[in-house]
Amino acid sequence: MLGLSTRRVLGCRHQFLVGALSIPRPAAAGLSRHHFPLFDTIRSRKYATNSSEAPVESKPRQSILSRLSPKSGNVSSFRKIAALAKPEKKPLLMAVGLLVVSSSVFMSVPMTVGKLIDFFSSTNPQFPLGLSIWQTSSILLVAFTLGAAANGGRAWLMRMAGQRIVARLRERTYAAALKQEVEFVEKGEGDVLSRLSVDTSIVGESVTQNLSDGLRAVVMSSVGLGAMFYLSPKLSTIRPRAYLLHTDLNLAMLMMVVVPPVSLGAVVYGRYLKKLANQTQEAVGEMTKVATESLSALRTVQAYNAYEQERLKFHDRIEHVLSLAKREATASSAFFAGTGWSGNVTFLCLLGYGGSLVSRGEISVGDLTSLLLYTIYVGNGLSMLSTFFSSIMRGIGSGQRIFDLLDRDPVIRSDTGVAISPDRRGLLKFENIQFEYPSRKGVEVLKNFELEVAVGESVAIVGKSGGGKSSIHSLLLRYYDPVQGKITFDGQDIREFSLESWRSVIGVVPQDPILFTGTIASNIAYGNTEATREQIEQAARDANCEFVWGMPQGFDTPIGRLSLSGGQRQRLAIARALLKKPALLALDEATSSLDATSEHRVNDAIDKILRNRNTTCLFVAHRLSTIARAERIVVLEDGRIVETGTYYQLVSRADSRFRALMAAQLNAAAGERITLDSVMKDEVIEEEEKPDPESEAKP
Ligand SMILES: Nc1ncnc2c1ncn2[C@@H]1O[C@H](COP(=O)(O)OP(=O)(O)OP(=O)(O)O)[C@@H](O)[C@H]1O
Repeated sequence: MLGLSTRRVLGCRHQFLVGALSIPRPAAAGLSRHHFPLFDTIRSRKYATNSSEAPVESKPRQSILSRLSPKSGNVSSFRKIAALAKPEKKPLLMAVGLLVVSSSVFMSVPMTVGKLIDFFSSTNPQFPLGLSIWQTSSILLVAFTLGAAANGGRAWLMRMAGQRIVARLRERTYAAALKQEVEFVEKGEGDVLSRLSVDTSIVGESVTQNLSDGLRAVVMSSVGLGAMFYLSPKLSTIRPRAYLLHTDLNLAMLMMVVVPPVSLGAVVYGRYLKKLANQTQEAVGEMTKVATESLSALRTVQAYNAYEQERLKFHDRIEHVLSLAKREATASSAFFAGTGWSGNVTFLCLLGYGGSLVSRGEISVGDLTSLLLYTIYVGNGLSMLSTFFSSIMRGIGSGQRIFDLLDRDPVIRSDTGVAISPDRRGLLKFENIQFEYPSRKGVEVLKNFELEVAVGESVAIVGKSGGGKSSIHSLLLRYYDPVQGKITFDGQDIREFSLESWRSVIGVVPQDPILFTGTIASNIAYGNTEATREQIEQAARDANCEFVWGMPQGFDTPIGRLSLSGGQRQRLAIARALLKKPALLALDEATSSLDATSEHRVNDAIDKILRNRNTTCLFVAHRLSTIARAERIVVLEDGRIVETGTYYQLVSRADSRFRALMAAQLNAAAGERITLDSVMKDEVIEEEEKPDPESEAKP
């Protein structure tokens, strides 16, 4: 086993070589890094300094002991990362086997070069075993070909194993993100995205590429050092043993000068790099969030000519990422310049000393060449090990971020509770609900909210904007749970039902329905993959989606997120909800005004639902024409129900809050004082008498 300090010292020698020779990157020369192990260090070092692709989470500084403790995050994260490689055991073991083959060939190169130099410089050249030059060349050629093939195989196996790990990790991370409560993901969307894309790649690289490089570094260092020791005794045949000791002592002394600062530097640098990489990853997450937000709202950005504003916002985040990259670049250049310099000096001393031995005829040129080449190899290997250390630290940082998400229990759990039968019907009851948003603690949105909705009943919730109407739907769908009180369905607390089965009995029509890239049919059948075309068409018919039949490709028409009108989107959303044959329908009426035709078609669709006595309907309504259709209206004010009754009961009371609310809305919309009675009468009558403009297209 090699002494750690010895390895580190030799590692510095290699640093110098790389710095001194200014070797170009293999990729730039169109060559694979696997053909040129010396280049590996350069590349991995560059990779290690590429902060823009690094991980998150600033953890408080830990002592080395605590870092090694089994309880520490690093160790457990490392174990989890290693566990990821388990399914890839077979290819990874094969890769290790190939690594042994390629390294054996590769490590024989210095010895061969030395022998060849001695052979060509001798007066009576003799190949071992009496082989001819052609036979020797053929053997070498076969060996190099085998080595190259093994190296290629190793690289392929490692890369593919890494990619499979990344793919699995991404799937698991994505699934974990989808199961979190909406607030967690909505607040940190960019962060989830960067965990999905960048962190998973870094972890994948850590368990495969970095591990492969690390193994290779161990082989290079240990075999190289072994070869150096093998070559050293030969020197004693030229000089007495005391001289050999003297040689070794000088070598050891040289090492001792360089080892302590370099070792310390490697540890400090590795830890600093991990901390910086974590910060960088957080900054990249912020940057992604800004970009995602503005790109998904491109229409608004363009409508308000806010390119500059958005560009500047993004610029600020980029600057932050850049400043972290600068700190990382400074640290890595200082570290590698320092180790490179000390390595160069050490190597030059060795060369000078060995050269003087050659000039005195005490060792052969071939042996010195082999010795120096092995020194380079060992240095290269040790340098790779220090890069491996910092890369692993980065992998651990990224792993922590991913495992934080994978291990996170959503506040609202999806794996508990009993399944509710889709045919179950019963009273829906909100009992003394108290609610505030977790992100806005202390601001009560609902206070002592009490409401009962009978089976098949339709209730419209009305109230001022921001009064908490949509929050009632959020609680019903269990995006959030109340702070106090409970919602029961058929006498059972809805928290006792499994989340998935509970949501499957609710049809939702949000204010601004979201369509997904796909066809009209796939959008109606969203979340309901088993629906037949007949069922989809029936749901579309019930939701007054006649426009679909008028489209050239009908239900197979491809649509994007916003490629339909507001009214069409709303009707498609109604069809989507109806397809579920829900026990409960939560409809949030669009606040944006639809044109008269669309409004009529939407209301007509809602009417059909309300007539269905099998579906309980709780809808948030704004327009009189919709509100009037409900069997009961509840008026919400300051998070409480202040009034309840049928439409006619409420409008017939001169001092009703409902009348005041509607009058205020109408006056605000019309910009003048008008009488509520006339408008309400007109609106409802108008609705009932309005001809059906799309009925001709109706199938
Ligand atoms: N995710 C959220 N986090 C924090 N506060 C929120 C969140 N969503 C809504 N709120 C706040 O809760 C209150 C009630 O909002 P809610 O959307 O339920 O009102 P609303 O009556 O449906 O309004 P509108 O009629 O305008 O749609 C508002 O003050 C709103 O700012």
